[in-house]
This record gives sequence, structure tokens and C-alpha cells, in this order.
Amino acid sequence: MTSLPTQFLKDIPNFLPENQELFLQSLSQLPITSLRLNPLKKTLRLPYSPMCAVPWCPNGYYLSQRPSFTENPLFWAGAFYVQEASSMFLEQIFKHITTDKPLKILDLSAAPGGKSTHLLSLMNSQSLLVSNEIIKNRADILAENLARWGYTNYVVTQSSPESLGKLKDFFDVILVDAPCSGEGMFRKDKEAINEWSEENVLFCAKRQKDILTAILPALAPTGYLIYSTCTFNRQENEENLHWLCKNFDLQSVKIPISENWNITEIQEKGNYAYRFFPHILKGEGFFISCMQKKGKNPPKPQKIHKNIFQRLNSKEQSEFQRWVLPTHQEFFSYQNQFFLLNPEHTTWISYLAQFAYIRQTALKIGELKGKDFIPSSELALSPNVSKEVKSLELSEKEALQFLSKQDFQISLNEKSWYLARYQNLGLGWLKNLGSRFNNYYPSEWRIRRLFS
Ligand SMILES: C[S@@+](CC[C@H](N)C(=O)[O-])C[C@H]1O[C@@H](n2cnc3c(N)ncnc32)[C@H](O)[C@@H]1O
Repeated sequence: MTSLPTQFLKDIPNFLPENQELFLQSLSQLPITSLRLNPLKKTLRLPYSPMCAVPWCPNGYYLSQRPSFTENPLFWAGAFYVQEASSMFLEQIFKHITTDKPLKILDLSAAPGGKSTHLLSLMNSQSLLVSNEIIKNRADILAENLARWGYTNYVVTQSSPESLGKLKDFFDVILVDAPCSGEGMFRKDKEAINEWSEENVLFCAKRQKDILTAILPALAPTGYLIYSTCTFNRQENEENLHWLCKNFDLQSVKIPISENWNITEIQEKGNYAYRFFPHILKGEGFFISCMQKKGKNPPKPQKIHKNIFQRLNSKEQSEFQRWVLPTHQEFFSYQNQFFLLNPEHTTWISYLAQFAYIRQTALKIGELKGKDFIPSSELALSPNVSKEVKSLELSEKEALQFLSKQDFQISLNEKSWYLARYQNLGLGWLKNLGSRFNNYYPSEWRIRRLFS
């Protein structure tokens, strides 16, 4: 293993009073591999075997070794998300703080989408997730991963915490999974060791404070802030938690945990936090805490100047209806694109659009190119596709060839759109033109290798 920085070694007693040798030994072991199943996309068989449950997350599983996930079409169909087990503790916090009420939830630093996909699985369908990533190419990956997850109630934005902070009192829950010095990733990602320095820890702690200061005006009174990092040092963790509770109207929240989970509960200065140490549980280093904003006022309805979406007339609604399963949502258009949306969400998204750059809205059904309607890749990946739409079940090899946009032989009867499926899960669209078919899988998503 790459040797650990001396200053990091010296800092260990500050965040871990005992068993430092065991902790150091655990850092030289292989990282744990885990994934979270998508409850929307139940498969006939589990994607891998054996899989052993993550204690704090009912859909989370450990694998005994790390397979090549990208060679499994179920990965591309969004049947599971490869996620570090400690992070899955978010589920316990979310379940503790939320009820059935429709919520506006912000995941401020969301790429590549581990926690956003998890939140979507936990939220009710009346709630809206705003999944934000400031860095463009990371926002692209986030949008792709959320499309694969198949939900209809999210938007991907690409904005700064300062811009989103202008949505005063808007969000009921804000998750800040902050950019950090990544000490918890030392055994997973050797780059994290090379990039570590004392200066960077201080830089990260200051940047986290700046991000939190910028976004907190957007948290509604009585709403919840969840703050997490994948690092061990106290500056980015407990010290920021205490700073938040001291300087803002925030009250730390205790989360019920089972003793058997071996999660370390920190209780300091009346504040609570949860630490994950790799020598006492199966997971990487992680820190998470939850705070409630004080105050009594329920969030006020936001004034919007204009709803950016146009509701389709009943003739148009019925034309689109044939593409999707019956739903309580409605069809809207925006700039030649068509969406299936909860009407309430159109007003929320319109308000959001005044301050944030909206990169993707779910669920996009498709768009008009000239007179032709082109169904969207997001629709193909959603379980909402109507059973009336023609579909074609692919073998594993065909599915991989489809996903890499290679030529392959299939016989299709009718000149029509076909949903390419693998184990019953949608992957993308094929259009049969008679003598040949076109593969509409997005080029930017294609697997960049050949399968024979
Ligand atoms: C720890 S990662 C997020 C991981 C993600 N939540 C997940 O579960 O997959 C932190 C993210 O913060 C983003 N970031 C970097 N600078 C930022 C800033 N100034 N404000 C907000 N987010 C920032 C990074 O690009 C990165 O994607």
C-alpha cells in the first residue's frame, strides 16, 4: 500500500481515541464492494451471487469480490447502483426525519449520484428531488445515472450554492455531501493519498463552511440539513458541525441506531454525529450528521412569474398516453420537448428555473424533430413505458452489443419503434425501418468496447 502521510498518522488520535493499530491495519486491506438494488426495477434473479445484506439499508448488499460491473447489462438498465456501504446510512436519517408529506429535497453536491439515487428510492412520488452538481462533466454523469434509475420526480441542476441559496426557505431537506479531503477513500482510491496535505484539509474545511453558508438561506424553517463527508479529520467533521449549530439556527438531531451495526455515535457539545470506521464495520470511512432548522413557520408558497411548462390539450394528452402506463401525472411541453410531470412540480421547477440552470427534468417523454416524435432514452429507462409499446427482449450478448452501438442481427416484424429490453428492463430504443434498424441509444452513453 502507498504509505500514508506522516501528518495524517499524527492526526489519528484526534479523531480515534483507541484501537489506532487496528484502524491502520484496516487501511491496508482491500476495500469492501457493495451495491444497492433499485426497488423500481426488480429483476428475476439477483444480479450477483452471493450477496450479503448491509445491516442499515434493506436494499444494500455486500459482494464477496468486485466483478466487472460494466459487463452486466443490468448495470446499464439501472437495476442496481454500486455504492459504498457506509453512505447507505443516509436511509436511516431520511426515514427518521420525514413523513408522508410531499417534500422539496436538494442534494447539493450530487455527482455521480449515489445519494440522489438512494433518496429517489426513499422519497414518495409527490416529493421532488433537485439533484445539483456544479461541475459540468460531473453533472453529465449525474444526469445519466439518474436517467438509468428510472424515476419521474427529479431535476438535475448545474448551479453554484450561491445561486441555489437565493431560493429562500424553499427546501424541506438539504443534503450537503461535501467535497472533502477524502481520507475515508484511502484504501479505495490511491490518488486520495497522493493529493492529501494538511493545507488541503484546511482548504476543504473552509470551502465546506462557504458552501454551507451559501446554501442555508434555502432551507425552510423546521427543515433538515444533512451534512456528510468521506474523511476522518475533525476539522471537516465535528468542528464544522459545532460551527453550524453555533452560528445558524440549527439543532442537532439524534438518529436511532442499533448497537450491532458498530457505527460510532459521537456526542459532543450537545451535538450528534455518526462515524464509520473500517476496522469495526464493513464499509469505508464516513461521517454524517443531521440538523433541524429552528422556527415555526411552515414554508410559504413560492410566487412564480410564469409557469415555464405548457399543459397539453386533451387531444395531445391522449396521443402521448399510448407511450406510458396510466398515471396521475400529466403531459406538459417545454421548447418542443414533452414531459410527464406532477402539475405541482411544474410550479416548483418554474420557480427553481429563475435561479438555477436546469440540465434535465424527469420524466422527459421525447421531442419533436420536424414532424417526427422521438421517444427519449429517459423514457426507455423508466418503468412507466406502456405495455402496448412494442418491445424486444435481448440476450446478454445482444444487450451488450446494443449498449456499445455495435451491429448485430435481429429480426423485427413491423416498421415501428421497439423498446430494447434485457431481463424485462428497458435499455433504449430501436427503430425498425424494414430492411434495417436504427439504434437510438445515445452515443455519449455507449459502452466504449466491443463485444463478440
Ligand atoms: C463527495 S462528492 C459527492 C458524491 C455524491 N453525493 C454521491 O453520493 O455520489 C462532492 C461533490 O461536490 C462537488 N463540488 C465541488 N466543489 C463544489 C462547490 N464549491 N459547491 C458544491 N459542490 C461542489 C464535486 O464536484 C463533487 O461532485
